[in-house]
Amino acid sequence: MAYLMTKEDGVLTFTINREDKHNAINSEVMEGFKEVITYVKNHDDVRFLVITGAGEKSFCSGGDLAEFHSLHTEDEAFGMLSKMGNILYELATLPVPTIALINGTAVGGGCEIATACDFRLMKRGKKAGFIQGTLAITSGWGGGTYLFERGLRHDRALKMLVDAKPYDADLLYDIGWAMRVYDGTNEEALAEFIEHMRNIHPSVHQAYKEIELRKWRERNMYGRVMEEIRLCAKLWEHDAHHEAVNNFLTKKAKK
Ligand SMILES: CC[C@H](C(=O)O)C(=O)SCCNC(=O)CCNC(=O)[C@H](O)C(C)(C)COP(=O)(O)OP(=O)(O)OC[C@H]1O[C@@H](n2cnc3c(N)ncnc32)[C@H](O)[C@@H]1OP(=O)(O)O
Repeated sequence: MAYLMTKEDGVLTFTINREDKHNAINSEVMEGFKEVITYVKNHDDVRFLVITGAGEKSFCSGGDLAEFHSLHTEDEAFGMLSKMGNILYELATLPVPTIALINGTAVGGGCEIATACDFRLMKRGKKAGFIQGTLAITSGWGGGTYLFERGLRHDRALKMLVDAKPYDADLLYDIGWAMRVYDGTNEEALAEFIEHMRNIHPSVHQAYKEIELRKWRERNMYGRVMEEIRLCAKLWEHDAHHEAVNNFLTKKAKK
């Protein structure tokens, strides 16, 4: 399976399970995200939703370049991008706390998924970055819009996007993107992080989160996410993007 779902003591964990492809997101994983989001909406006993990656190398390397390389036109790209954009909007607006447990490299759409979560816990020594710019596109799943909403100083958020390179965990903590940098196991870091929140009734979490979600609705957050996705789809169609992806895929083929 390209994804795993496990639940223990109120914590639902969704693991992107494509370690050989650095946990790249393909259509099957997208369906898995839909499944886990639907599960949270239909089960009151889910206190926390955790997103993580299989293995120790990668959290998620973004969209599957091999699968999505066949998309050429703006409209073809918008079809895929908006599918994952809708999934991330549903993730970002869930009433339960969402935690990105960043076990490894989070690049491209992987960084967008982490940014769509409420909290980001990151293993020391790992990196994350919006590397879409190296492919001559912008974030295409809404991650740029969420980043500007996460309270980072504007200059730090914009630099993270336009640098288009992975930042180390300690720098991401310093600029306010990562909330914790941990040394022990993923499980230990998660347990420590939710220890006290567990004692608070879930209705309190939901009420506080609603304060933010109400603001997003009033400010047409969904419309802004779709505009971001349209911008990416327009760039997707350009030769510069297709050449960059081709270079990545042919370079791997020559390995
Ligand atoms: C779709 C749009 C979306 C958006 O934001 O809207 C995006 O996510 S755009 C960005 C897409 N992602 C990337 O450009 C990242 C590509 N991957 C890498 O930069 C590297 O693989 C990295 C840094 C994750 C790991 O580098 P490392 O040298 O350690 O490993 P390899 O590059 O040799 O990769 C091993 C193996 O995994 C395959 N792989 C890695 N990432 C992807 C991916 N995103 N899609 C498909 N396949 C991926 C790579 O091809 C190698 O496969 P192999 O069969 O072993 O040659």
